[in-house]
Amino acid sequence: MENPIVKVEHLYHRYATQWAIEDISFEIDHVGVVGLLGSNGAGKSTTMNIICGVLKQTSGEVYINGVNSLKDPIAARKNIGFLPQKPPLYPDLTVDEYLRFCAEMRLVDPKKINRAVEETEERCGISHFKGRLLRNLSGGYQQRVSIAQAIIHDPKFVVLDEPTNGLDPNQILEVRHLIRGIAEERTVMLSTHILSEIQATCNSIIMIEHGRIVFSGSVEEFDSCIEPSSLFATFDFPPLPEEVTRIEGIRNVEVVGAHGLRMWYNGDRDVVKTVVRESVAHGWELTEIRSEKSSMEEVFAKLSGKSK
Ligand SMILES: Nc1ncnc2c1ncn2[C@@H]1O[C@H](COP(=O)(O)OP(=O)(O)OP(=O)(O)O)[C@@H](O)[C@H]1O
Repeated sequence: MENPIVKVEHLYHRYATQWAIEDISFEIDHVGVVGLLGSNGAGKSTTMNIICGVLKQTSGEVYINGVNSLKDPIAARKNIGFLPQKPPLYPDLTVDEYLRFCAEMRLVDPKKINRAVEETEERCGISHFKGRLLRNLSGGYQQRVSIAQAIIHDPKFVVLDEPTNGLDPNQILEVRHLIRGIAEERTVMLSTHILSEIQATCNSIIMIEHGRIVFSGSVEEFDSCIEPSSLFATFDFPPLPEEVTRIEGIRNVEVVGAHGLRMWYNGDRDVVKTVVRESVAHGWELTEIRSEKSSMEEVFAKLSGKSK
């Protein structure tokens, strides 16, 4: 059987006095974008820094394409590209000089460096700026160069720590497009605390809170991982809110417009049937009824333990 692209086993890390991550384990064996989601201080950067070999874990193992990153760091790093939270750019180098330097650092075969630089510039849409000093590029183009350095050695696994941080809305769209392109043939893990970023870019999510994994699955599973607890219904002759709260299981009601009611219920899946029955019995003339899915924000709040 083929090795997973990345396998993390029981990872723990302790800074001076405090555990930053505890018992993080996951495995990724497919191409596409995996979002590492979590509030500020949840442990995302710590996890990424360890995976990429720039921070040594207190305990636990990381395997990149089957290679243990502590036992054989050079072989493991051949398959990792990393964009840390603060991109490692040298403002006095041109794009070409910088990428050539990165290719050398990444041990790209000297005979293949020209080609690697050219192809990466093409991939990241920066060929027309190859002779320009990094200091003279806009934030969006600097970020493209930062992503270019992460893929110059054609790694299987690319880790991007908050890649759209500090960019304007147009630059964000361009960088997301670039990331999706890169992830067509490799696995990209990006960290963010921005939910729209996850929806726009990712295929799956690993969510960390207080240093522990609280969710791992597809974006669709994340969306529906909390049971709906409200119903929305419209009636030709809507009942008064107090008539609805008398229905067993309904704990709260909100009037929406002239004909709509939103009803919160207590975990009773049969509540829809009960509302339909009551409507028929009282002549409210029900015209629509549906359970409401929790929004991504609600799921995030719930999983990060901030839900009331
Ligand atoms: N060098 C350090 N020394 C001590 N504590 C640290 C250090 N770096 C991070 N921490 C703490 O470890 C915890 C996890 O931090 P980390 O930077 O991994 O979180 P994060 O999810 O990446 O947050 P953010 O989104 O704000 O970057 C936080 O409580 C943070 O304050």
